[in-house]
Amino acid sequence: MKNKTNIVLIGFMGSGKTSIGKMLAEKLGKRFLDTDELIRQECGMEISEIFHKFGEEYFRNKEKETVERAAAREGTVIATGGGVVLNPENMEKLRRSGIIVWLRASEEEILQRISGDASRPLASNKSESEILEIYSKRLNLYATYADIIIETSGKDKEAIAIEIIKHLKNSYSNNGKYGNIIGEFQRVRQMKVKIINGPNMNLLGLRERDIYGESTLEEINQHLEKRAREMGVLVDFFQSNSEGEIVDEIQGCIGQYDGIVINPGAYTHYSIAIRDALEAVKLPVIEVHMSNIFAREDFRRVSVTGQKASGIIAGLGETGYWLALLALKDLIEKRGREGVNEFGKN
Ligand SMILES: Nc1ncnc2c1ncn2[C@@H]1O[C@H](COP(=O)(O)OP(=O)(O)O)[C@@H](O)[C@H]1O
Ligand SMILES: O=C(O)C1=C[C@@H](OP(=O)(O)O)[C@@H](O)[C@H](O)C1
Ligand SMILES: [Mg+2]
Repeated sequence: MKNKTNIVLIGFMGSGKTSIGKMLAEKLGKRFLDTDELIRQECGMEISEIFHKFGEEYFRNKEKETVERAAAREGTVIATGGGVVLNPENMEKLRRSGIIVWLRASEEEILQRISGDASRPLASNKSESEILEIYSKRLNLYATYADIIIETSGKDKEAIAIEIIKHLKNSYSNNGKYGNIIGEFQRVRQMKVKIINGPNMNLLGLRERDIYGESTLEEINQHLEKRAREMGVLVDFFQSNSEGEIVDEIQGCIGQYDGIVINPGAYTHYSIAIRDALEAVKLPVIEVHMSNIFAREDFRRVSVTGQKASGIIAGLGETGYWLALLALKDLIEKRGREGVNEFGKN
């Protein structure tokens, strides 16, 4: 089973999931995802409008799809909508992906924060007693699913974010009950890059050494791993001689890696399947060729895969891989700053 690396905030409307979740992610240097925000973006309308036009059931289906995608993330603070607990499937997925933190707020504070709030369709046209009735029906569910309960009443938002971090750290050092989630956060906080090598690259060091150099792929990867560590980047390696496997590997990068360095080997020149996969995942990609593909046979001058890369490095041998890593890191950081690295939005 995969380690739990997400922190999932649950609780009633107005308990602070969205606002405290953002702060928590910022303090941990982690990504933040709000399922309501994703639904809003995808539907191109406010949650209240979705309820009004299509009804609650439609919204709950959208919520279910969004939760599934959120739960596939790693190292993310996930703020849910107050009704996420109504569907056990949602909670099963979220539980597998992270620690569930219930932000508990008093009835008074909830009413104060959400009464008449037009953006919350289940609160906007309801009396205070009707809102509290929904709250009391759900309390049991929040309690059932919570790994950790954080009492928020009378505390300010920042203090609550700090308390969550302390709680998670303490529970790890005391009994390890939830695993080292903060440690996991630090780990996944690092940029993750997949290095993919295509056909015949497994023969490096043996084949055409005058063109490809003396190092084996394993040696190149070891050197690259060392460089990556110095740069604070986590790298995973993959090599295959088969087109389908490379396509699968590229697809598997969705939501798991921040970028790809690829040397597609001879597939460079004709694999539309690899080209389409690179396009589909919408991640930054640097293509590498050890030899100068423009100084060899005519058929090597075309790179169909390179058309979907952010950049191409050719002719610099092993050095090309770490130059690619440097360039990729820069690209990923820029994207992060522009806030476009949510899956589906790249
Ligand atoms: N502990 C708190 N103290 C003061 N205001 C808070 C606190 N938690 C949340 N709020 C405010 O209450 C409102 C609802 O918070 P929000 O984060 O949207 O909650 P949720 O996502 O759980 O519905 C926001 O205006 C937020 O700033
Ligand atoms: O409690 C609920 O059923 C809902 C809560 C809202 O999110 P917040 O809890 O962030 O307000 C939003 O998902 C939708 O309006 C339904
Ligand atoms: Mg919210």
